[in-house]
Amino acid sequence: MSNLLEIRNVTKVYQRGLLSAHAKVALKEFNLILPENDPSILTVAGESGSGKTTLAMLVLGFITPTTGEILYRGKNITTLRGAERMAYRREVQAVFQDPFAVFNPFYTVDHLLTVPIKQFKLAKSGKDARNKMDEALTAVGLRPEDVLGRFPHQLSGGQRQRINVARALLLKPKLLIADEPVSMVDASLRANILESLKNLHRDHGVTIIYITHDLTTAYHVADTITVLYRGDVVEKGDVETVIRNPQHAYTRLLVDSIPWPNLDQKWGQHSVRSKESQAEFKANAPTP
Ligand SMILES: Nc1ncnc2c1ncn2[C@@H]1O[C@H](COP(=O)(O)OP(=O)(O)OP(=O)(O)O)[C@@H](O)[C@H]1O
Repeated sequence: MSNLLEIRNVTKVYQRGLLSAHAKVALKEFNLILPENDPSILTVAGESGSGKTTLAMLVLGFITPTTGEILYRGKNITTLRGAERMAYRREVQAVFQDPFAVFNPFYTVDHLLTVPIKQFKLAKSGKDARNKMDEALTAVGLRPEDVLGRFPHQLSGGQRQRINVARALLLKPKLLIADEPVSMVDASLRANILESLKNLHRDHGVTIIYITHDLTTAYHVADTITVLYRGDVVEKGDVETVIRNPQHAYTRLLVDSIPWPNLDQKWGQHSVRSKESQAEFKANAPTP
């Protein structure tokens, strides 16, 4: 059986202006295999500018690789046509950082959910469409009667983001790209949204690429992790192993920013360790 997603040696260079001196290499020779028969949650972590969103845009087909190729179920995504392209567009969904961005302020939640149902002909009747909306909203912990009929500004940030997850779920995706889905949501609601992503994976077999700069959430959500630094993969592996025993100085720096509760640690010890990691990282960091 072919893999769900295979990224082969993908490099993305953004050209700024006509001169090659202004080229920006956002992602370098990136490789990834996500098998179809073993859905997992992969975290792609890194600081701002490390190439995370570039990776998301490439997988979604919004931009094309400068070199290398991306295969979805064995086929290069740039060559997909007709029914195959439609299936890819339905099966690969995304949830982005800003829960407001995908909402048109003049339309109710019903509209946001009805559009994909119509576009991909997901329901046989109006009643079937309503049942599917109810099912998707309930799956992300929302009560349909609380949110249907409402306008975006009448919902909390957490509700809006869960509606985005419900919208993705409606389409029964095989792959979900979640790009910083909780960074603009109140801390109190983060766990809730991350839980709905985990449920999507567990109950519906959805493979998730979870993009974040925050290793705390990565630790709670993911099975495996890939750490990006200025477009390069500096470390990857099982999330528990990488976070408990980071090998690369940059990963150690990210891990040190996780607020671990440690009852044996005296006040101030953590910051000393952090400073050591920063010094070690700066000494070894490649020049930009
Ligand atoms: N359209 C573009 N044109 C030119 N350069 C770009 C473009 N998009 C991104 N870049 C550059 O490519 C690099 C990687 O950007 P990218 O958005 O992928 O990083 P990121 O890790 O997602 O950052 P953030 O967490 O801030 O969103 C950055 O240096 C960025 O400035």
